[in-house]
Amino acid sequence: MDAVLGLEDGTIVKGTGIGSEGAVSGELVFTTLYTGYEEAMTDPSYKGQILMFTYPLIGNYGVSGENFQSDNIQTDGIVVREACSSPYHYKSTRNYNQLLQDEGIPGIAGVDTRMLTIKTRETGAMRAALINGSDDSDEAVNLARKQPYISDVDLISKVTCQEPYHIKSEKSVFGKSKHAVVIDLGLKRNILSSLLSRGIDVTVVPANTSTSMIEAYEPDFIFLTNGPGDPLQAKGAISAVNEFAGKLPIIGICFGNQIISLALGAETYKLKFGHRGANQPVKDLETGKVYITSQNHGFAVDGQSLDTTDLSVTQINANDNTVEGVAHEYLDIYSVQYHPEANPGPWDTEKLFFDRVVKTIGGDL
Ligand SMILES: NC(=O)CC[C@H](N)C(=O)O
Repeated sequence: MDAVLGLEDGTIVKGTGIGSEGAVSGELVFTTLYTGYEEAMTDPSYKGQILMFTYPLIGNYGVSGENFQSDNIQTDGIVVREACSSPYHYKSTRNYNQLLQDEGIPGIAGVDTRMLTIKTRETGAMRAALINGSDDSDEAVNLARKQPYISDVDLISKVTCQEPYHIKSEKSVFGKSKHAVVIDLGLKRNILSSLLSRGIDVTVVPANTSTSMIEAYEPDFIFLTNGPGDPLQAKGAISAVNEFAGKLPIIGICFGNQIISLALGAETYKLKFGHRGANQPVKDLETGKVYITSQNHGFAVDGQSLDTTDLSVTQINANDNTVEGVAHEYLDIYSVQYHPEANPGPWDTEKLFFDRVVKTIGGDL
């Protein structure tokens, strides 16, 4: 089947359609992951985006469903060089194309992803439209240009849970049980697994839960998850941080890092094309150690704007020196921009980050 991808600058790429028929539009972003496509595509932080894989063969170990980070594929569309149709893995139950079809996600294959990646790096991430089942390039470019900018869209309401839910940890690490209220801005499952495996019970609440409701759960700390779009859209979570700063520890990952920074007076900005992949080097400023991290973000905290706040930079990206972590000078408030929960990507920082959470709330390791 014919498929076409159009970008807002007029670029047109034709290819072979994969997945479901239809038209989608969103911001075209690229990830450099070699593996972990199942985890990446089900990460709700990708809502509003068309995800392009720079690695030329995607789907070669099939799809097991075991690695989903949420219930469904969250990316609006998919761009690949080659989608493997005969995967091999003992856990695989379907191939990549079937996954996209089952989930109603259009994709395009046979694309020169190198050219599109270079263009994205030079121009910055662009609005794009993908039509599977047509080669109408004018229509694709028009749709791309009609698409709102990602900063102008409320994506959180599309991915946050509808109702609060509670999960009790099966592990007993603390003398008495410890409890996190996790503000769900589009959480990845592995964040919950990392907390639960350390004896921490979780109550996951929708993004706009009032601070009095959160208080009523009597949490030991507040946790802010990853999530899609511009952190300035996360008004409810920003006011929750303001409310609880000084009362409870506040810990965050990725979107959470940006929200904590905004709430405490810093600024965020849009990166030209973002950091997405499983081998982003992060340098810890205290120890000088460099960790290889999993990342997926298009916005960043403005390091200079932290000067006027009580937060300071704890870690930076070794590629471009952008802020990768912040901590409060005297309160238990800290966060990282990368994904210590991994899935996809390396586990190098999982223990480091989540063991620190345990210590923060008085646990013994
Ligand atoms: N993974 C995330 O939490 C991403 C945060 C934010 N949406 C960004 O793009 O920067």
